[in-house]
Amino acid sequence: MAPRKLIAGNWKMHGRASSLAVLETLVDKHLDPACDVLVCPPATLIARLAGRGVDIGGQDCHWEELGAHTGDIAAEMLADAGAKAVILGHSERRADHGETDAMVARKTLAAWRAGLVAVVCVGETEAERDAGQTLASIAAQLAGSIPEEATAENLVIAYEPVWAIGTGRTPTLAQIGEVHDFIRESLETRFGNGAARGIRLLYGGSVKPGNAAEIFGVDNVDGALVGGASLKAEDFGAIIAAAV
Ligand SMILES: O=C(CO)COP(=O)(O)O
Repeated sequence: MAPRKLIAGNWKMHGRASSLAVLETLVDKHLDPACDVLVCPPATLIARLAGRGVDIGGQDCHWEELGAHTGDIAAEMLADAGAKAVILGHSERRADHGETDAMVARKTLAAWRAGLVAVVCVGETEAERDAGQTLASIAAQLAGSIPEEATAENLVIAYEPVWAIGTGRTPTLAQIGEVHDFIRESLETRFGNGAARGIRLLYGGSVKPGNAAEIFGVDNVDGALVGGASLKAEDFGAIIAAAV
């Protein structure tokens, strides 16, 4: 049986003024019992938005529980603020902050230590796709970023082609399917069928109300990680509706 769909919103560094209104509209009008929803605002908004009817997540954490790490935030701190999950290894973190697969693996262990679901992001660059290296790149990121203790409950994987993020460009449905099938097979080889079948595989990169339904129709796509379109309750709600 396919896992329950999960629609996750990554607000990135947005949402200061509008955050509460967007969340309230989302909760009042757009949730559906058939679909899990997660909203990941900037860390400063987690406490304000948690406990209002939809799960809240962070966008990054440090791997240590405490210490001399100026500007960082521990997984336990996200949990204290009310987070249930955390996005890790987003390509913007990998690019802006030099995060490596090994660092993402340590952060993933930290998330689990704090009782959070880890939403681990992988995805090829445009140069890798043009060079025919897409699956090799995904394989390396999966091997390096995901610790052995992964289960269907503690891990979600988001496939986000770097070149599709914020660009309005998306892979073909066949290309999405190829990568999602590959991720599922890799997980089955590594973790056995039981865990691997339950780990949700989200597609991310220019998901909009207009393309969500066809993307959700692809095998092994268990939902979406949505950037820009998650900032408007109506658009995010339309994507949720497309999933159910
Ligand atoms: O990076 C993303 C989600 O994490 C995708 O962003 P967009 O939906 O804005 O392309």
